[in-house]
Amino acid sequence: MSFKLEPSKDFKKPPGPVCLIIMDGVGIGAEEQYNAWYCAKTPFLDSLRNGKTPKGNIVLNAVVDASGRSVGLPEDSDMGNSEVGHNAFGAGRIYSQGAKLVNESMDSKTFKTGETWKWLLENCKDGKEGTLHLLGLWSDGNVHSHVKHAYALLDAALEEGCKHIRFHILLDGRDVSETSALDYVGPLEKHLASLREKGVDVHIASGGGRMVTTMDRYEADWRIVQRGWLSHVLADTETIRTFSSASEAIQTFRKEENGVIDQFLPPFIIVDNKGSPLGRMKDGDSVILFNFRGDRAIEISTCFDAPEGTFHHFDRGCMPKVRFAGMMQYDGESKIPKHYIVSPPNIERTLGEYLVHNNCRRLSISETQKFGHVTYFFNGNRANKFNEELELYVEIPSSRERENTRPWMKAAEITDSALAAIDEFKPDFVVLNYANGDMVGHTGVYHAAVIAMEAVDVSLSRLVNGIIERNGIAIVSADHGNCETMAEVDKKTGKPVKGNSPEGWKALTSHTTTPVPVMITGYGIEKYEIDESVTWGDANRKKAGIVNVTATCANLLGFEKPKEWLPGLLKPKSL
Ligand SMILES: O=C(O)[C@H](O)COP(=O)(O)O
Ligand SMILES: [Mn+2]
Ligand SMILES: [Mn+2]
Repeated sequence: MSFKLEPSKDFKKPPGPVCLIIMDGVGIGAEEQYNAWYCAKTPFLDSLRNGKTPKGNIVLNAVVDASGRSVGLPEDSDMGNSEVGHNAFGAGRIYSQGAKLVNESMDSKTFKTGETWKWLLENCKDGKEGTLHLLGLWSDGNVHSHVKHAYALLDAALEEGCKHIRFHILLDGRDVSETSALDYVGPLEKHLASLREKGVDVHIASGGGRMVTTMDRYEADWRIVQRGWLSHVLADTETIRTFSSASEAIQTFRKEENGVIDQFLPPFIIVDNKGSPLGRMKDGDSVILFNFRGDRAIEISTCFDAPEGTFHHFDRGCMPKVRFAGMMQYDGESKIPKHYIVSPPNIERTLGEYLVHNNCRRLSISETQKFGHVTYFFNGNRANKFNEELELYVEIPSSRERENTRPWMKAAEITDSALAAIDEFKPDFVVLNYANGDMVGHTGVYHAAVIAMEAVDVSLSRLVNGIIERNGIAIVSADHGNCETMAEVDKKTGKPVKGNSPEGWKALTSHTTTPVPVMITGYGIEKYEIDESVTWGDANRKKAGIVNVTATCANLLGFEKPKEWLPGLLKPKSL
């Protein structure tokens, strides 16, 4: 199938670039005190929403879905996330995502017939001495993982006669309620105790809060992964604190650091009554990383897979010879990891790939925390460029400090570099991500989230005005909701649930199912209007989705959309 795009009959390419600006984690929520966008002073965004920039340029507005089935998740109650959101923006059509594919494989047990499962169990099944280690994010957030998948793997291992099993659990509080770790750990401890009574040697062996243990992304801070390695693999009790159970670790840390939330709980190792670790990995063991999402799984997978002499991020110490597999292959192009249990969605024919085949230049730019979102996720989970000459990928290093202490993050620097790169590199298309709404939203700190939105507003006004001055078009949107809902909300009353935040509510650190804006302004926009008949494919909801933005970008670049994509949001203005 050719990648040549037909010239559009209805749309004309502007002289300047077409820029997709993604405000990460900014939905259109209720007009309530817990909505950081609503309560922030954002005059520029307000003007966009009201249909005219402060300089009088027309803005076309739509509100679109960014969660549930509209982005390939199993249920409409599933909140959106960056992976599925940026996949949708990049691919122009809906793929069954990791969460759904793994559900299907676990429910039907088809994974048990695969080569990887057999290979992993060779040393562990039928009462053999090898231990099976299950490592991953211990919650039902369904963004990176789901506990039900780990339970399915446990059941399957028991059916095969595995006698030695260890859990290495990363505590969440970011995709689920901020202090809910015990809600997930308690039932696991109980279940494992009942299995031990039946003679299975099964324990939780290590763990830690996900933002300080194991789940780094885009090489923002390898020390996070090293802490995980010391806890789960080497069980280094000289550097990592020991406890007799995971719930004891969680309770102790909470007592010691008043107000600590789960994602930041320090790493821990579980030891027996003689102080010996229960789950140090050894030669002949097998390890499954049961997270299905790639960004925060790639580094730890590399630690297991990289041959000696090729790994330089930290000293892996006396590394045991284990068999390692991921729940999925997280990067199909670089083959990370080598072994995996469920095949990932094969996302192809993305906007990025079409652009290079049609001789369009592209700039992708963000700060470290979201850099892979506008490259790896946007390209359908492949990190490398399609074409060295036609693509420029710019990463502004993120601070390693917690985002609530610097809610402006790198928005200003991203804006400076984007405008400079537009002038120098002369891209036809730009995809840019402002991380603030999402990363600060995840901290649960409301007043910082308000400032985050104000920082985005200041940068947006500079960037969008800069794009208009350069005769380009700006499409301002978001990948999912987050900071518009900073409190847990009582579904019946619509009011915040009371809690310990300074505002008196229970902070919400996770994403939401809230719809997101699409605001389009710039060169020649007055010739177009929103096509209200466009949907992402669900006849009942009759709503468009972020997945319809891809064809919108292609149209504005002067192309007909490729057949396999869903339609764009715009049509020529009727006279
Ligand atoms: O990984 C994270 O930080 C959260 O689980 C999800 O956030 P993101 O989907 O916006 O990256
Ligand atoms: Mn996001
Ligand atoms: Mn997020």
